[in-house]
Amino acid sequence: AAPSLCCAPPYSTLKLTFSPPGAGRCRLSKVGAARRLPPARVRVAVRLRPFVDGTAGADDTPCVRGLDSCSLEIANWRNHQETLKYQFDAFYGERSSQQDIYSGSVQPILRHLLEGQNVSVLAYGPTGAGKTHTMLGSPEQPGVIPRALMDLLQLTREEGAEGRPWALSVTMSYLEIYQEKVLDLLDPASGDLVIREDCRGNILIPGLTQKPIASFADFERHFLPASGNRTVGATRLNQRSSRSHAVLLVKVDQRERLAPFRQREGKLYLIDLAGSEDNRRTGNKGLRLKESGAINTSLFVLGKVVDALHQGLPRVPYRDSKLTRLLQDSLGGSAHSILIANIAPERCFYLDTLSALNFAARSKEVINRPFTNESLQLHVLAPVKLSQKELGPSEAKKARSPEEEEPGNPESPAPPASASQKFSPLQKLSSMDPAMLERLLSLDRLLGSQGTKGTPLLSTPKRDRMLLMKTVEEKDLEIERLKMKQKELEAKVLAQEAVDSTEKENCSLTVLRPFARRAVTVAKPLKKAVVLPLQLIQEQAASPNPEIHILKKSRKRKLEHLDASEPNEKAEDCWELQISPELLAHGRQKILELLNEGSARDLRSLQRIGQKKAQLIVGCRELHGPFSQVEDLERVKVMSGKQLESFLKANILGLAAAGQRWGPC
Ligand SMILES: Nc1ncnc2c1ncn2[C@@H]1O[C@H](COP(=O)(O)OP(=O)(O)OP(=O)(O)O)[C@@H](O)[C@H]1O
Repeated sequence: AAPSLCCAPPYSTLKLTFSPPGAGRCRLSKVGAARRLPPARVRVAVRLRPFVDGTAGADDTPCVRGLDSCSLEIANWRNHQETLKYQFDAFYGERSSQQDIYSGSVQPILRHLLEGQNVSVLAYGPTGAGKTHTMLGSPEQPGVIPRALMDLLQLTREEGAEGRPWALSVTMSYLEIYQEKVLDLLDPASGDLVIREDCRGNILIPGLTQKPIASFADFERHFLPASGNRTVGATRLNQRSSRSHAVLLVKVDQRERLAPFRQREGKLYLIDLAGSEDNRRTGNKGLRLKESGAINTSLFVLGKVVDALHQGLPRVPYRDSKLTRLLQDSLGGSAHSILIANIAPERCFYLDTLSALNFAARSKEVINRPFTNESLQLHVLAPVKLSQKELGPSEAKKARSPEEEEPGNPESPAPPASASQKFSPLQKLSSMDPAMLERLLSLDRLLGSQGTKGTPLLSTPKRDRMLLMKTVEEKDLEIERLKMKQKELEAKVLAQEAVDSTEKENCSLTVLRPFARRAVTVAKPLKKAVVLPLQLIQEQAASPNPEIHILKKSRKRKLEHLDASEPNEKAEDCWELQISPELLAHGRQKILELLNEGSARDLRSLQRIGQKKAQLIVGCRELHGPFSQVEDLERVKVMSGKQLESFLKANILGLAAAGQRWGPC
């Protein structure tokens, strides 16, 4: 029989300090909207493990020493007369208990889950430093995972009780990242799973098993056997060393029982990272060495991600490893995160300890942007009654109004989407909202378990489905790429045609007219800054409106020989960029206004500004206050001087070309 995770008494005394029901609930937001909250720094706690059996030499003294509840010092290997001091959000010494860590650093942020926000707890540190002990613990000393689950389940029972405004349900998923493969620990037969990102930047793993849990006993029933599936092995430094990163994902779903029937989802990630390993000391060979390589590589990328966030670099290499892709939410993302850096006291761990402390110190500077993940139930917005025949008996039961649903029943599946989103077996899975896809897959599983035949596509074996999805995803990317290329080529051809015909016909407007007509139809719904096709710009240059002189035809002298005695000069017609100074100033002013007042979404309407740059700009603005001039973008390293130049060119041209819509300065 699987051992129990915890003994009951310590839990009965645990109590969370959640806000009263209803307090902190946010106002109604539009469907799928996410309410932004103030930035939250990643919190960092350091835990020093005691000497464990056999690790202490006779005269071994710890190489690290706690100074107070937040700081510690470690010997400086460069100068033995000195020590290096570090300050964190919390420091837990050798004598600290599991309860100290949990109540001091984890329990306080759990409350955000019921506000529809994400929470992440990560255990980091060298191999054998106590990460698994901190996260999982033992039946005598339960760690963060059992404590958090015990509290959370109790709280959701209370908050979701009959008569309360919200119905709550909790599900769990458990996975490991082993040698760059995402493996479902609740369904080990399913192969490597794909990590995806939805349109709101949420990280999802379609096909990952989700088990509803209503009690701690439910949790143990799924978690204990799944933990047995985790890859562990013996190394010289740890008899049961984790060979993978383990991620427990607990989702708290809330549905409002009365109108406007809002829904919220809070995700809790509890992550036990594999430890960095010095293979000279672990004595790893063969498979262990290969595992160690994968662990060290992903931790190296994790370090690069933290450095990029720390330095505010425009590119954060989340995609360079599965671990960082999954942690995108937790580091620099939308979660309230706490990193628990575990360190060991032995001198032989000195360099690992120093590197873990340096990593922890850099992580402290990472700013996350939590938001409330709230939406309206789709069938409430578009109440379309589907016939019994269309739905089938089990789905028809699920299509009842929210009041009719059994509250708090975790087995009760998600409501069906509106008729417009009804699933067709021919619909492309990749084009579907991943959250919806996830629901469909669980619905399919449910139908399967009831003996009902699912839709043909979803009934295919999971492995084939994942393969199919991968192929479809690749094809979609290819199509996107080709479409972009086609657009680029079309724009080039149009521009070239316009220039050619202009030269031929000496700028005759009769020739330009057909192009201009075409251009106007393309540029019809202009609201934002855009670069218009060249011919429209030329037409505007020829227009009598004095405000919009962008491209001007001039006779330019071109020196063919630099021989001063007999300069053979050749005059030729050239198009050159001439933006009136007022227009230039106006354009800059417009861009500056957008930089200072626009949301990340607004900023993305500017040329050369993608999602990451937009977020960076908003972040810089919040940190340093408003920009005084556009050039500040270079100063705060959002873009290089060269990038700034092309950014200005593209946007001022676009804004100028769309000038008629702004009206004169
Ligand atoms: N705070 C602590 N008090 C008592 N024992 C501890 C403590 N922390 C760790 N240990 C013990 O130290 C040993 C190694 O700990 P653990 O397996 O948690 O390390 P780890 O960091 O998860 O290692 P790996 O990365 O190799 O998996 C275990 O026997 C564990 O019980």
